[in-house]
Amino acid sequence: MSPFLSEPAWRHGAPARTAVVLINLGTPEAPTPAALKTYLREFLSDPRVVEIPRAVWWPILNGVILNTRPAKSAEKYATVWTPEGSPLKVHTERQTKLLKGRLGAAGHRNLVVDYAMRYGQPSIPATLARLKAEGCTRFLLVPLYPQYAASTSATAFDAAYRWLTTTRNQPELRVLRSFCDDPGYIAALAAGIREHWMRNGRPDDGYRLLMSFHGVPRFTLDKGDPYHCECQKTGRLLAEALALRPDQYRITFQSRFGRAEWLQPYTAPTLQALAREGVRRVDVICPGFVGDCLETLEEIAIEGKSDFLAAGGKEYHYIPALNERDDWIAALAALVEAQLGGWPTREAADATALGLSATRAKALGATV
Ligand SMILES: C=CC1=C(C)c2cc3[nH]c(cc4nc(cc5[nH]c(cc1n2)c(C)c5CCC(=O)O)C(CCC(=O)O)=C4C)c(C)c3C=C
Ligand SMILES: [Fe+2]
Ligand SMILES: [Fe+2]
Repeated sequence: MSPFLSEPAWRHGAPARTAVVLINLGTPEAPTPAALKTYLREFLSDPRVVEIPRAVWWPILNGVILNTRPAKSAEKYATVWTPEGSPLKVHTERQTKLLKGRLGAAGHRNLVVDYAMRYGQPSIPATLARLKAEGCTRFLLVPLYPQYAASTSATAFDAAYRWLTTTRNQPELRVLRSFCDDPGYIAALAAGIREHWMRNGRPDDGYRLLMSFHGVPRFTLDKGDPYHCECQKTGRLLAEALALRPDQYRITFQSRFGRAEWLQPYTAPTLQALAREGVRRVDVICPGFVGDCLETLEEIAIEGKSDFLAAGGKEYHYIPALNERDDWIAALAALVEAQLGGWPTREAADATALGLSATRAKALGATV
């Protein structure tokens, strides 16, 4: 039996249709130990995420982690869960809708805009298969991770490439690898911080801006993963946009998992050290998360605050992620449009399929 799916021949020669697919990590279905166990099993079984030989990792994952972590993580998720569901999913859905609206208003009326999750639902293969069945022949994948890491962006691309191997009439595929230094993304982050300063006062000498990024194991940097460098680049550009002196901000890494060394300096001990050094106020922003989620709302906004205040700090602010900011959605739309460049417009594709001139096809209502 051929492993390749059979596909409707009637579609051959149909005009090209493009789908932009935002990709995020995924999140549990509910803040319960059972849902967390399902989610963590899939997530932590990914060899891109835990790079320990299977023979060593499987007994630890199945014998220890999946019997202890789900209950603890479920409690944390419960503190940030919303009536509409997990914040990560809520923001991803809203960002998708807003991006579609903005691209539509810019004239891309025939462009499909959707999202998929690397772990959980809607999965990457199921989403791509559905969009292909709906007539999409070109895919632009846009992971919602500004900084590339093998444990996030690469594993999302792997999932799409694996799905491609099952298709017979393969669609075209492009990926937005990372956007850590995109001027629109940096400007939206800087604008969010300036607005926060307008509401809460401007920095003085007893103040630090902490830019906290999700960590990864330290050995991944030694093996050539560009994640650390891309985080540093975002941090430097953001500081430049805000005209901050080097002593006014710090770049740190949060969410350490397991016993190995991760990228340093770690966020929580830095917060404690700053408080002990007499820094009165910290504002924390997490530029690596374009939407608020467990890692920002619980670990930074709740736990980080308690760490800083318990160590003697006086004032702590978490600056929200970009979420549905208009300038961020505009930046995302511009990133997408730049990637679509070079793919023939819908008019040109329609014209080829219909044997018409592009102008005539446009007159008949064909759009990108
Ligand atoms: C922003 C980029 C991220 C990188 C890089 C990343 C690496 C990474 N993460 C783990 C382990 C866990 N991460 C968890 C949650 C989580 N991680 C990211 C993003 C990155 N992870 C996000 C957006 C989230 C939040 C998801 C949500 O539902 O809101 C978790 C699950 C939560 C928990 O039990 O603590 C784990 C586990 C590793 C091992 C890793 C790199 C190797
Ligand atoms: Fe993570
Ligand atoms: Fe965490």
